[in-house]
Amino acid sequence: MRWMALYSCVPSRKGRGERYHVRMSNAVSPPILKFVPDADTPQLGTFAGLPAVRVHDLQGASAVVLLHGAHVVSWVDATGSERLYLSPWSKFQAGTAVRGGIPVIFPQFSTQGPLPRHGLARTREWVLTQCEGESARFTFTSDASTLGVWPFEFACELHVALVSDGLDVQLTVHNHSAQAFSFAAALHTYLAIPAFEGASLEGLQGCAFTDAHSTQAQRELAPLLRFSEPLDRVYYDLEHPLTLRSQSTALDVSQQGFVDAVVWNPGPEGAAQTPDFAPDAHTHFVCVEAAAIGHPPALKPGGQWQGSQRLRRI
Ligand SMILES: O=P(O)(O)OC[C@H]1O[C@H](O)[C@H](O)[C@@H](O)[C@@H]1O
Repeated sequence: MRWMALYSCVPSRKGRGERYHVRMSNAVSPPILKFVPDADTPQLGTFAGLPAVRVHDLQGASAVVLLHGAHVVSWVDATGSERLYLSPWSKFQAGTAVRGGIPVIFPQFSTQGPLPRHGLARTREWVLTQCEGESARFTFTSDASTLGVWPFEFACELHVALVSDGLDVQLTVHNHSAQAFSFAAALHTYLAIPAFEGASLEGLQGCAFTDAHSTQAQRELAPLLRFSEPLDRVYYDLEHPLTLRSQSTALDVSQQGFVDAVVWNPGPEGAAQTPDFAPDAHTHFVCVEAAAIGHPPALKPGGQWQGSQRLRRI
């Protein structure tokens, strides 16, 4: 199909997103990021100048996914509320990670290996392979540029689907190599919160965790995690779904295949030091990431692995 070929192209660096690349200190309000549909195929279009797909359902929910990174940049629930945080100061350009939404992390988490931070998937162009009303599917396949830095042939698929009161995102990894490989992966979801004060995450009590600010393995004792200070933790072997609450909103965050979860908030200093965040960005989101880090999945030749995260409004 014409548009599938079209959207597998590397987008131009001269997209409209260029104007978001620097913080405009005199800006009265942040730039508005929205999906601009194509005239002839309204499910397809652009977002911040990059090729994008919009899925929607009969209840009024919608999601927008860039082909760049198969990056979900928006999920509006059936009440019309945006549930993902996307930084208005994010860059939207080839080879660069988008700040916010749902970055796909593969095959390396953070700096835990020789690859670029958080691996290869979030900065590459994916191909749209299916787009039907409430869901869309994307693939990212090894090529000369990935083989140059990670010597395995693979295919990743991302399936993004609106479901009753929620959003499902499923990552599938196929090993197309003649050798086995293992990898780390995560759906690095930035969940929007109406208020930082009083926000809480429930469901981690009893889990072992490591904290980026400490070398000791620890165990979570608190029934509710609060966000009064910077937080950067990997929780291992989750046993329960999580619930994020802020003011009158609540979201169930559940996962399958992914057994770990990363919880991250950069705090005021972290936000101020990160050029693609507004200085108060840390008050607008909490990252709750479905992750496979502690026991990196190992795939034999021909093998496949699946992990998913479901966000459900409650
Ligand atoms: O700035 P990025 O590469 O997008 O990473 C953002 C964050 O991702 C994860 O949550 C890591 O645990 C953090 O240490 C990291 O700061």
